[in-house]
Amino acid sequence: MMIRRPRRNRKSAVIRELVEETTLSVRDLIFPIFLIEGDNQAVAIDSMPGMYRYSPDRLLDEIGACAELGIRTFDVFPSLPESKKDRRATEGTNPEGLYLSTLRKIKEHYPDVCVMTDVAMDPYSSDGHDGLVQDGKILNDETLEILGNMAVAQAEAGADILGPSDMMDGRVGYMRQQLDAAGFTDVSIMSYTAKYASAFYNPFRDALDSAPKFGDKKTYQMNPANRREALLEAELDFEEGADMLMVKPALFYLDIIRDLSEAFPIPIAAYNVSGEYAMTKAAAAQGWLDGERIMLESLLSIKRAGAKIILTYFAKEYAQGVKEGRW
Ligand SMILES: NCc1[nH]cc(CCC(=O)O)c1CC(=O)O
Ligand SMILES: [Mg+2]
Repeated sequence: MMIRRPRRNRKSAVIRELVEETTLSVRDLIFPIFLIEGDNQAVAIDSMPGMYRYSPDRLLDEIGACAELGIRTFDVFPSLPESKKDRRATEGTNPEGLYLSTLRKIKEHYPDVCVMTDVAMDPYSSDGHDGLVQDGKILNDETLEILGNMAVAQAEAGADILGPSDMMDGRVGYMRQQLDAAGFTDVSIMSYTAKYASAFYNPFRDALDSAPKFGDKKTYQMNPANRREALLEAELDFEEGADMLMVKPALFYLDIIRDLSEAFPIPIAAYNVSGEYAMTKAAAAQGWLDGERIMLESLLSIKRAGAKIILTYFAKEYAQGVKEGRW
């Protein structure tokens, strides 16, 4: 005789939902969104079906539409023409430039929207790297100063959460110190703590035209082979004052998400990156996979692994389905 029959807890939809261990909510999601210069522009990103680069006016419309669906946090990434790029990423601190002026507009139009920013040199760097390049090398400590200035400029423009995505050593502590000295003790840092040198970022680099002009990012982003090293990165970011720790990419790094969520008492975020989105959309377009079900299973799995927050290009599609009562 069988005493334990796990199937009893699966016998109806009501019971299945009653015993469900993980639930996903629109509140958990951050929507990454791409910005370009111009007026009335929404330029499709070929490798990310359904995603666009918006001019400032259209970006505001899009944020408004997403906010109606309950999305409350947006991570804004700028795409700049080559003519605005230089070695030192000067445009990153230009208060009248595309990025900072648009951040101010977002906060003006939607004071309740939570704005996350990207702190890294690559969108503004003529070398396409996240750090300052000299003789083919990425300089760490010289980059910190640039990132610190960028962080303060973004805080001045109204950013709520700063997302250093560069993987330089010591940048969380450096930024925290610069922010506090400038009076921005309230501005949060979500650190890209364990950011791997992944092949899954290519569609994003297409979207921003930000691929490195030489070499790769392996001297600063982590080796996908390493798990314990993520704990070291997390310990440093925690000690340096990060408010939230991020793992990136998400789906192939669920073990890392789990490790960090067990070891650190601050919220863990995961970035469900462009390639993960592209892969799902491509298979769905072929009719090989059910794209919606893959989306739901992916997001749920990331949460089950221990992420409280998910940055995902699926945010709007997911929120739309919730609104329509489809899931
Ligand atoms: N600072 C660069 C940055 N910030 C976010 C992403 C990738 C996001 C995605 O693929 O969705 C990247 C790409 C990179 O490191 O080259
Ligand atoms: Mg680090």
